[in-house]
Amino acid sequence: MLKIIPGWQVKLLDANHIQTTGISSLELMERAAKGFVDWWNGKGFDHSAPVNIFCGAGNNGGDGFAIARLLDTSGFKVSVLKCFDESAKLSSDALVNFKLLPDGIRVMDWNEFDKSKDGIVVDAFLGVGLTGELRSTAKAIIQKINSFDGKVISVDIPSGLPSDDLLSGACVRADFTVTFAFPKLSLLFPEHAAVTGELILVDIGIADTEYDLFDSTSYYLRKEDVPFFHRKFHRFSHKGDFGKVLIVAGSEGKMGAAILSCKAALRSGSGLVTALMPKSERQIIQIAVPEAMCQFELPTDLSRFDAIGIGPGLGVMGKSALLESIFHRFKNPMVIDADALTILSENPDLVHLIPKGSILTPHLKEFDRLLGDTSNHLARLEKAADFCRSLELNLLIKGANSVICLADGRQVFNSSGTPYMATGGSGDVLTGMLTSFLGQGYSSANAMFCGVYHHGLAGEIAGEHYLRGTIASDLIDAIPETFVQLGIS
Ligand SMILES: NC(=O)C1=CN([C@@H]2O[C@H](COP(=O)(O)OP(=O)(O)OC[C@H]3O[C@@H](n4cnc5c(N)ncnc54)[C@H](O)[C@@H]3O)[C@@H](O)[C@H]2O)[C@@H](O)CC1
Ligand SMILES: [K+]
Repeated sequence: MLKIIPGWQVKLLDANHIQTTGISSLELMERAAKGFVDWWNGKGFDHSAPVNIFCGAGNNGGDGFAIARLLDTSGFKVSVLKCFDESAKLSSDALVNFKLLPDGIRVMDWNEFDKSKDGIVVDAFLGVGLTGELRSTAKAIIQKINSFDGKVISVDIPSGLPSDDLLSGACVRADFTVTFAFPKLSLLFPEHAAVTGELILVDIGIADTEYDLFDSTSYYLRKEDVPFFHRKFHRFSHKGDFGKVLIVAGSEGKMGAAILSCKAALRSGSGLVTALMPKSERQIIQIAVPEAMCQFELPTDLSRFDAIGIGPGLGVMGKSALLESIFHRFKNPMVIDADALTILSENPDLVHLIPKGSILTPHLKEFDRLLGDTSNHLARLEKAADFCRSLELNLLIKGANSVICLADGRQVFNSSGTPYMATGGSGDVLTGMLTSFLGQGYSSANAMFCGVYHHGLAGEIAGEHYLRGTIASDLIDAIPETFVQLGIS
């Protein structure tokens, strides 16, 4: 996993990399620019569209000059818009790249930008070096960029956005943000989604181990990290090794949730899935998921199950006693979602009975109901950290870039997923997947890394086919393909 460090420490990260590898800071800037242009070329932008690059006087602007040169070489019609006056002192690497601009590139003042013309704007005005309140000219430049109707692509971070804090002033509204080395924390906050747009991470050759020098509890979970967290099974493995799980879900009119959880658990590799559900609804699940067994009363001995997932479609009325009995009878980590979370928020004493190491999966509203109202993501992350540490529980804050908050204090932001997953039943699928991995003997942390990443990837695969027509069942159908893509047998 990639550590997320504060923006002000980027200079230290770079300095250390330069010292240990012997490369120059200019080469690092060139790698950033190359990485940006590689992504750009992959997008297949129209070559006839003029590219207007707003460049500041710092290294963010330096990236912009280097990008301008590389895009010019690729055959794009590039203009550079200087966001500094004649008296400004450019950073040394920015100055080198400014001087390297080919003759064919038109260099203008930012206020000469004609927003009515077509094209693409690249925002290389301010990066992680932003400090304090925006100066008035900076606000005017940001306004100018935002007055443009076409595509805006921010380099490293949308100009004006503080790297680790909440946005309080003006900021470029980007369609894409191409960030370097690691995602800056603020790019992962839901309240900044409208300014960040789609987030792309470009590797500039800094090894994960180079982050060991920095203290941080925030991490980013990438595709390449996930195989490491999976258990390996061998040819003598039998269905018992793949776990026996109990899914406590469904009620009259809400059996779909139970079906989705059970199917997702099976598709994620569970050996045996039992559904605890009302007897009156048994035909629905037995027809929809013939592989699942049914149970209509809570068994006295729950120790025969390796993991339990509870909540989807369960209903709330009169169910707190059931939850309490399960907490008393089962001592291993379980997955707690949906209606079970609502029951907990209405019966806060029950929270202390939850088996240690369990996984709670609230979306933002459920989070607020359970832990109290939070006004922003930063406050939410802090609250979640306290909750997890003090109760020895794990919590997933669901949303874009869902955050895996672990009892050991780490907070891991997921990178997979798509807005097409915002559809009824998507959470029920996740509950089944997480329960499945727990049942297969994964630690709670590893079950979360794998479950959350595969769930997001399943959404991406399904979303590619069905776009906004994606439904939760499509995610289940895509689970096997997630294993293929990650090389997990
Ligand atoms: N390891 C990495 O992540 C790398 C980062 N690079 C780039 O370097 C950037 C950081 O460069 P710098 O540290 O030079 O900083 P920036 O270029 O982000 O910002 C410095 C500039 O912002 C202006 N500024 C600061 N606060 C302001 C305010 N409140 N109002 C108006 N103007 C303000 C300063 O006068 C200066 O011109 C990154 O964002 C990234 O784009 C790359 O060049 C290479 C590697
Ligand atoms: K920028």
